[in-house]
Amino acid sequence: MNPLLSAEDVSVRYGSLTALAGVDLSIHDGQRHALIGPNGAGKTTLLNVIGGATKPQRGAVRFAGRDISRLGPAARARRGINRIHQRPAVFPTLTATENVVVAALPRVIPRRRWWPGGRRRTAQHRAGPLLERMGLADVAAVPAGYLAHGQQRQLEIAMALAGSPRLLLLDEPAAGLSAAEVGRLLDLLRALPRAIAVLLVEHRLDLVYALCDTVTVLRDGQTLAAGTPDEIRTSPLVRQAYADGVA
Ligand SMILES: Nc1ncnc2c1ncn2[C@@H]1O[C@H](COP(=O)(O)OP(=O)(O)OP(=O)(O)O)[C@@H](O)[C@H]1O
Repeated sequence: MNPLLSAEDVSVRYGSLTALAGVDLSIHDGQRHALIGPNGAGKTTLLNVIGGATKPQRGAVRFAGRDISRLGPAARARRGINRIHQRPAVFPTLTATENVVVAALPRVIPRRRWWPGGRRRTAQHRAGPLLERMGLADVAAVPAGYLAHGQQRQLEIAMALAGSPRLLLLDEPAAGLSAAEVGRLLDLLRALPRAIAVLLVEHRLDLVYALCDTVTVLRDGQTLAAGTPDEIRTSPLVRQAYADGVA
């Protein structure tokens, strides 16, 4: 079976620093795939390459059978790659509902057209169930800036889902969350439809092992290991990499 996404031979340099050196990564439909590794291993850089924010010096990205290497983040989002960032990127003065409506618009409006009322209503109808799914129905009318950090995370996931993703890129979603909030996040991520594949960058290995079926370990811009959570958890190579340097 062809993968939903493949990043092939990806290399990124920042001046003399090599962030990624010929990395390959494949993600299949519905897969929950984690990218872990010590600080500075290249995880966020690879997420940026897949999302279109960083152009690699070498390599290609294919998605759903097409070469998307030349597309920017917005064009990739329209094709079904949506992303949540290390810091929640919500509009603080808009309500939770309005945030989701804004996020849904690129999917319900043809490119470069003003949005007529019918399309706006379509976006609004999508917002309610998404907020409910993310446990935010009670705060739908609250400006996002007033929500707790964990709720802003949940809102950002609702916004990403509003784009009808086939692949969701999650960059350290547990960062800054309390243990109770991480538990809630895990429940919400586990309940995502199987039609959505997930690529998760995360330092919280408890979350990674509880959610993901495949784990890739990066170190110094290269793939150190890939396998099931059990294989990775017991790998001496991976233990050594973490002993050598992780947050
Ligand atoms: N825009 C940039 N300019 C210069 N160097 C960068 C840039 N972005 C990343 N780097 C460097 O590239 C390397 C890989 O960074 P990256 O953020 O991808 O690692 P990471 O595995 O996500 O780390 P962390 O777990 O700490 O977030 C690091 O040495 C980092 O300092």
